[in-house]
Amino acid sequence: MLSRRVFRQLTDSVLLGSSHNPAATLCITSRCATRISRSRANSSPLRHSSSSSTRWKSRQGKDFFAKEARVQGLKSRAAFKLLELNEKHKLFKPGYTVVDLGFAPGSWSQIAVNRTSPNGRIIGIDLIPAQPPRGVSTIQGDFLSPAIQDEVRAYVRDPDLGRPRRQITSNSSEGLTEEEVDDMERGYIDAERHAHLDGVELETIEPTAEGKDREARGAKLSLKERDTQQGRAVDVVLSDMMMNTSGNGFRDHVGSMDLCMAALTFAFDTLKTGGHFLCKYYQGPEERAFETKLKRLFAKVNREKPDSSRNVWVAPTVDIIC
Ligand SMILES: C[S@@+](CC[C@H](N)C(=O)[O-])C[C@H]1O[C@@H](n2cnc3c(N)ncnc32)[C@H](O)[C@@H]1O
Repeated sequence: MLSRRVFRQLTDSVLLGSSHNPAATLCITSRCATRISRSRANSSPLRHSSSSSTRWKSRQGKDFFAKEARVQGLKSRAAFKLLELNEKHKLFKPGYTVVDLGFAPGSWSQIAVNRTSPNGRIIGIDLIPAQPPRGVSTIQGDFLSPAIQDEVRAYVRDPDLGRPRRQITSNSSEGLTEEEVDDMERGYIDAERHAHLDGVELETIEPTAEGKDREARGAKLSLKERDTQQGRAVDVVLSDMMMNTSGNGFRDHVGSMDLCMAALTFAFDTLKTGGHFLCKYYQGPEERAFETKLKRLFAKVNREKPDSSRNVWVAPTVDIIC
């Protein structure tokens, strides 16, 4: 059951779902803007940024998750949010293809690499140049740009790009085809789910000419074959894309919803049947419409607030316009 939180509540929250598609969707929302006194709003940008940087440093020093991230060699404390969500919703499996939108500095990608090994592939996209974690392929650019989206689509469509060289060493896989090994790696529960989904009518997916021809000849396409035909090669789309806050809460909210919509459109086009979508955004009035879209596209939608999310929102804040 979806637990709804009231807009302007002072905590973060998350949405989760799975669909007719049927994919699971997970949305993390970040509280966006609350009120600020005029005196702070009018203070010098330099003083403001220096005090917020001091606050950030002192918070990082005291923060358990930030310390733990350093100890474990993770790029940031954000890793623990994803670990927690993965623990609960089982987002990753060995061999999965993961697209990490807004990957920098790369802690979510680090978790994705770890949880999809062996033979997973992780593609990170970010506006800013960043050294990718080991095992991550990256594209630098603005994901709102159609050209960048096309580049990512073309990249993921080739199943061999960005994947470590396959080495089948297990005795139990001897004599099996690569496809059978894939199924084995995906695990028993997923195989069952696929078997269950085989009977499900996918109304949202238009068969290609080749698919129609095959169906006319009475040959039934498996879900895996349909996904491949339609260029659906991604198991998980993560979006932690967040632009720098402008100080205008409503504008930041709308901007983050635009990023989420771009991520959702990409996810809908490229996610395999049974894939997952996770996105984070600043809360605001447009999240309702977004949630409604998700519920149409996915069978399950959930909102969560990971324990490792900060309890205190410290970004610069302004009066809410709405
Ligand atoms: C909160 S950080 C992501 C942290 C990351 N998940 C991690 O675990 O290390 C948000 C990132 O989104 C990126 N971003 C914001 N807008 C973007 C856009 N239009 N296209 C690509 N990346 C974007 C930013 O450059 C920033 O690196």
